[in-house]
Formats: sequence, C-alpha cells, structure tokens
Amino acid sequence: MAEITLKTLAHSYLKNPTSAEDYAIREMDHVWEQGGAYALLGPSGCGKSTLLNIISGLLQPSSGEVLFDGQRVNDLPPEQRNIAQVFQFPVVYDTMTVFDNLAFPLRNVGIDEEKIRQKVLEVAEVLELTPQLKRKAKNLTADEKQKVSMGRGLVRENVSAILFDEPLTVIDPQLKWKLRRKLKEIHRRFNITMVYVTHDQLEASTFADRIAVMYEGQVVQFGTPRQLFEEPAHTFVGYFIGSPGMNFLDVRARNGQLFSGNDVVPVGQHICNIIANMHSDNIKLGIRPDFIEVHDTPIDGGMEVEVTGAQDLGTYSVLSLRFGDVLLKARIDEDQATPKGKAFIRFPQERIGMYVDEYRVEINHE
Ligand SMILES: Nc1ncnc2c1ncn2[C@@H]1O[C@H](COP(=O)(O)OP(=O)(O)OP(=O)(O)O)[C@@H](O)[C@H]1O
Repeated sequence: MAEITLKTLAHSYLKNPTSAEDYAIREMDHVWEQGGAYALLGPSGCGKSTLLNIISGLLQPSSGEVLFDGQRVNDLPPEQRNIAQVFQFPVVYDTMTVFDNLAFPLRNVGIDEEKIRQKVLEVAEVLELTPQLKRKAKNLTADEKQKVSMGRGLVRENVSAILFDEPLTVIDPQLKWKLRRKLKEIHRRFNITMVYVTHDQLEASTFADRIAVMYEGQVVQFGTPRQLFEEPAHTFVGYFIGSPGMNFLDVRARNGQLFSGNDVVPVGQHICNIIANMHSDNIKLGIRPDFIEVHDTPIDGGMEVEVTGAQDLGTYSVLSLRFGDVLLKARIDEDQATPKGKAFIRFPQERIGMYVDEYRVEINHE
C-alpha cells in the first residue's frame, strides 16, 4: 500500500510540444494519500486515462516524477510497481474457471497453493463470487466478469493501489449501485489506496471521499463532494458539478454599481468595491440554481427576470430565467408555485462566488 505523489508531472504525446494545449497533462503536483478512496472526475479527453497509465507505468511521462511512499518509480516497469488496474472492459481468461482467474496473479509470483486458496476464497466471498468459483469465465455475465477483474486486483498481497478506469461502463444500470457499494466495502476492509476514474459526478461522489476534478490536463480542484458543490474552485467545476450546473454572470463595476451587460446586479457595496479594485477584465459571479431566491412580487435587492421555461422534475422544478442577455437556471421546491411571465430573484450574499480569470477568489464578508 502506498502514498502516490506526482511531482511537477507533465505529459505530451507530441515529440516537440510548444504550447500548453500540446500537453495531455499540464504540469501538476498531486498527492494521493495511502488508504484514500479517490475519484478522478472529468470530461472525455481531459487526461484521466493518461494520468492513470503514468501511475501504473504503462506510459512514461514527458517530465516530472512519480513517487510511491517517497521513492521514485519512474524507471520501474508496471509489474514491479504492484499496481492493480481495472479497465472499462473486463480482462479475464475465458477458458479458465473463476477460481483459476483469481489465483492467476498469485501463481505467477509463485505463492504457496494453500495460501492462494485462502486468499481466493476471501476475495470471492467479498465480491459474492463464491457460487461461481468452479464455472468457466466465458459463461459469466458482463458484471460477473468485471467482478473477476476487480478480484484479480484484490488478491495481490501488498498492492500499492488499485486504479479503476470507468469500471462500471459495461454494467447493467441496476447493478451499478450494488457494485459501487461493494467497492466501498472493499475499500474499508482492505484499506487500499483506490483511484476511481469516471466522467459521472454521481459515481464519483458515491464512491470517493475526495474527488480530483480534471479539466484540460489539470486538476482544477481536489476536495470533498460537498466542497465541490458549495465552493467550486474553478468555473469548470461549477458547470460540471450539480444539476443543472452553476450560473455565471460576466460582471464589471461602474460608478459604484455592478453590471451584467447593461443591467445592474444588486449584490451590495462590499462585493462591488472588491470587484472595482480587481485588475482583470474576466470577472464572473457564480451562483448555484439551488440558492437563487425566486419571488413573484418585487423584493428589496432583487432583479426582475423573464420566466422563459419551467421543467417539472417531481420534487422540484428548474426555471429558465432571462436576465438581460443572460439565461439563468433556478431550482424551486414542488410546493412553490411556478411564476408566470415575470419573476423577481435575489442572490443571497453568502452564496455568491467570485471568479477572476476562471478561478474562485474568496470574498471576505466582514
Ligand atoms: N496514444 C495517444 N496518442 C496521442 N494522443 C493521445 C493518446 N491518448 C490520448 N491522447 C490525447 O490526450 C488527451 C487526453 O486523453 P485521455 O484518454 O487521457 O483522456 P480521458 O480523460 O481519459 O478521456 P476518455 O474519458 O475519453 O478516455 C486527449 O486529447 C487525447 O486525444
């Protein structure tokens, strides 16, 4: 088991990279602590698989170091790094029994047969594969095969970490939640560092204690699911997490007031003063749809908006609201009547995030 440190790591698939865009992984420092349950979350192409392959040794980084418990492993081949990797599609030997599939990684390194038997039985029990142990792998369902793939990672003694690369893609939706719970249980029982790659925020937050959000080859935030929701560190995290994502308004301060286009955004003098002193043209206010107050009559400190749509989602509705040139989304509970035509909204001060050049800047409310 190991703590995995990535030190000034960068990777480009090009021979002569010239700009930041040429890098699949832009220079980063990151630590996965020993025993943590982590998710690596991001859209297609952001560099998740590249990062996993660098950790497992399938790919050599262009620059920087990979350290396991402080020891540099860049020069070690995958088999010596003792990393188990579970891929999207199950990797099993169809002609072997489930028992032999699970025993395979142990037999490979010459472990005693009795010890192998004990370990295989233990892992099969956790994964609920005991009834299938004598069956040939080719007769298994897709999710059973994927459980065998996971089991092959778990049987190995002193495995440094298990890396899961979208492991539930082929799994039936009804079984997904069950396998996710199983993975959590395995994590608690074996205390192994686990990194779970996904582009699905629900999968990430049900599995992981902390999530690294990747965007354009960078980890833009590393935090608990709650931190990602309440205090997104980058506008991308705001868009990507939450349903619907965070609203952003491009703003600028003029004559002691804050404007979005030609419309005044009443956020209070304090925030307006801070923004007036910022040396950037790229300033955004972010607010989650969940935190916008919606009224059907004018309110102090409110903004008039046009209601352009409402989507009923059972326990809540999502309203589409036009404010000047900007389309905002707001969530209202099922017991609140849907306003027609016009509405009046207010942003609670403590729920407003300020983003300068796409990164969050804390507002000191004192
Ligand atoms: N073997 C390769 N050769 C050249 N470019 C590659 C190679 N593998 C990945 N890339 C590029 O590197 C970037 C990161 O890809 P990567 O597969 O790591 O992203 P990802 O987040 O895992 O995406 P996905 O979820 O679609 O697998 C992408 O722009 C991709 O096109």
